[in-house]
Amino acid sequence: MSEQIVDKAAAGRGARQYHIGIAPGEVGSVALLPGDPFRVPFVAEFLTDVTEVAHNREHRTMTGMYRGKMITATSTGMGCPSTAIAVEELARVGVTSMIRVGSSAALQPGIEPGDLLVSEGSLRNDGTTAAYVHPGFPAVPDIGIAGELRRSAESMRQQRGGFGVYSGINATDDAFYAEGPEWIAQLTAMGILNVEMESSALFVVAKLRGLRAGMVCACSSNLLEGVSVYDKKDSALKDGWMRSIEVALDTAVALDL
Ligand SMILES: O=P(O)(O)O[C@H]1O[C@H](CO)[C@@H](O)[C@H]1O
Ligand SMILES: O=c1cc[nH]c(=O)[nH]1
Repeated sequence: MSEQIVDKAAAGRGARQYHIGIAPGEVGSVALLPGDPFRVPFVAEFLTDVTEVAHNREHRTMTGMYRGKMITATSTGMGCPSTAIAVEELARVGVTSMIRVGSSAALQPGIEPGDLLVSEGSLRNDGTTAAYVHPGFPAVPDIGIAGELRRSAESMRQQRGGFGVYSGINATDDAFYAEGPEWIAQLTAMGILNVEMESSALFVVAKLRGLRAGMVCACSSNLLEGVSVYDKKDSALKDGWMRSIEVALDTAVALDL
């Protein structure tokens, strides 16, 4: 093979990363990953000593302290391609655990906007992970993180009430507007709990790189019951985002990630 072909696994190591704009040492060992850069400051609301480290393309990063632990928040953007890039580059600058705090549509009855959804694994309906692994390779979270996210969410529900907590297998889709009624019905019949667009890349790349990963989402809508909350002023979704962030932060502290 020509020696001029770039080896991307080796390129850029130890340097400021091309997409996320972060250099080694500028972040902590655990990162929360919302999709939307405008939700990174929501994580910062829980932190002290907040610094904005970088904002390049869809990847905005802030750090701060939560109960004695340094926490990083980096947005992935929408979909698996930019998520895989964020996970690869965050790993290169020293992050070893990542928790996605997203929004996701419910696919089973009774789940309402603002409820919390903890992932036990993702159905890989995306192209990015197909470029990394065999079609049968599972996209699964770290079992310890998934269990602690569930425990922490349940404890919050018991203390505060007003929202539900669910865990199960979610789908990860590439194409938001290709989620037609037939596909939604198929996913529901398979027992899939919810659908979003990033976790399969997070879980697969994390597994390949020796990282720990998990996901807790706020329900944004119920595709089975015609319930939709896409107006960001709606407080149910915002409340769900804030709960998911707090649950992820408590998990990071409990497991000393
Ligand atoms: O709110 P975030 O975390 O971006 O998550 C969901 O919202 C976007 C689609 O509206 C996709 O990124 C999907 O996964
Ligand atoms: O993939 C997704 C994510 C959120 N909401 C949806 O309707 N679909």
